[in-house]
Amino acid sequence: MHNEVPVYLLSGFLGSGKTTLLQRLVAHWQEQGLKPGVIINELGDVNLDGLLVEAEVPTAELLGGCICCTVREDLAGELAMLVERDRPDVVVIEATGAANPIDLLDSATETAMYAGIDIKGLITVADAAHLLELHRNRGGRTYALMQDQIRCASVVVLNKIDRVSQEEAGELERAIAEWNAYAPVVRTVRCEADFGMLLGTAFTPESREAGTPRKTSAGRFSMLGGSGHEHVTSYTHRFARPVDSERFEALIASLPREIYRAKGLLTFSDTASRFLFQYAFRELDFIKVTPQGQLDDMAVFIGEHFSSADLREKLEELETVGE
Ligand SMILES: Nc1nc2c(ncn2[C@@H]2O[C@H](COP(=O)(O)OP(=O)(O)OP(=O)(O)O)[C@@H](O)[C@H]2O)c(=O)[nH]1
Repeated sequence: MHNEVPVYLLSGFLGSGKTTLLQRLVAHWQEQGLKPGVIINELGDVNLDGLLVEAEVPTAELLGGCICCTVREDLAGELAMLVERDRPDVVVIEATGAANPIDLLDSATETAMYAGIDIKGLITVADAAHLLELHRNRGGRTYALMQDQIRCASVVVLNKIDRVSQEEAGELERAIAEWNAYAPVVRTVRCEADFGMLLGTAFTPESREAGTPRKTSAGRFSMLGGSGHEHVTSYTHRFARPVDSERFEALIASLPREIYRAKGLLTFSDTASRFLFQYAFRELDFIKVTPQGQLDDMAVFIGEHFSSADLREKLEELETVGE
């Protein structure tokens, strides 16, 4: 008998911890002897998150656009193909952080009609520190998008709890309960959680209902139905030569607030290995990587209305130092 393949959707704002969770989920299923399949959607045209998933895990990539608009049909096709070709026991789809979860759910549900899959849940990851700052300032489209992502969730992972106090975490949980009364909230550091519980929170009619627009306590209507991320822009830079690591760190530290997410693959002139760098809400991380195949040094910067010309100039300056 051909059973339906369970599918989990991962949403959450840029840099909240989706890839971190995806890696943990893959490891969890592998420990149980299951074969997971992965679909990764990135705004840029290089799949950096894919570098963090083991080579033997069947992976499909949707690059250069966001699931909820430009690559919507591709998602249905990729998902159907992954299920048919690799016969995974379970699939997880990581959306870009700018995705509108309603559209994501829509297109996955469409696929479910013909591809033998069963949408089990939508897990939304939230960066506690970032959400707290936006919640206290009560405004902005990023805040509205985060609220939408939480409203649609069947479970909310309140991640980076190490960056807020107990009281602040409580304040966030109360806000989340107002936006979505049905989804359990799981506090995590680096998305470490009881995955039995997390994955057990399948959709119920109530939790789907919670995804429909309703008035928020702030008296505003959410922007569900719109393409929620028109304001998000990105700039991709390809490096012509290795750059100095300290100067690169200094450049990242001086980024304007409008740039809230950056990641890339770099060779430094003063170190031996190549690095994947991650910058999310003012924190910078480096991970040593050995990419398979030919991948050039590049960095993608994501934010709202920032000047890519200024940024390009600064990055090019880095490349000329020492010439
Ligand atoms: N301090 C702290 N950092 C974390 C935690 N979880 C993840 N990070 C870091 O946050 C950064 C972003 O994590 P990712 O898992 O790549 O986030 P993402 O949501 O996949 O990002 P996008 O692909 O841009 O949407 C990385 O540098 C992580 O190491 C946490 O609990 N605490």
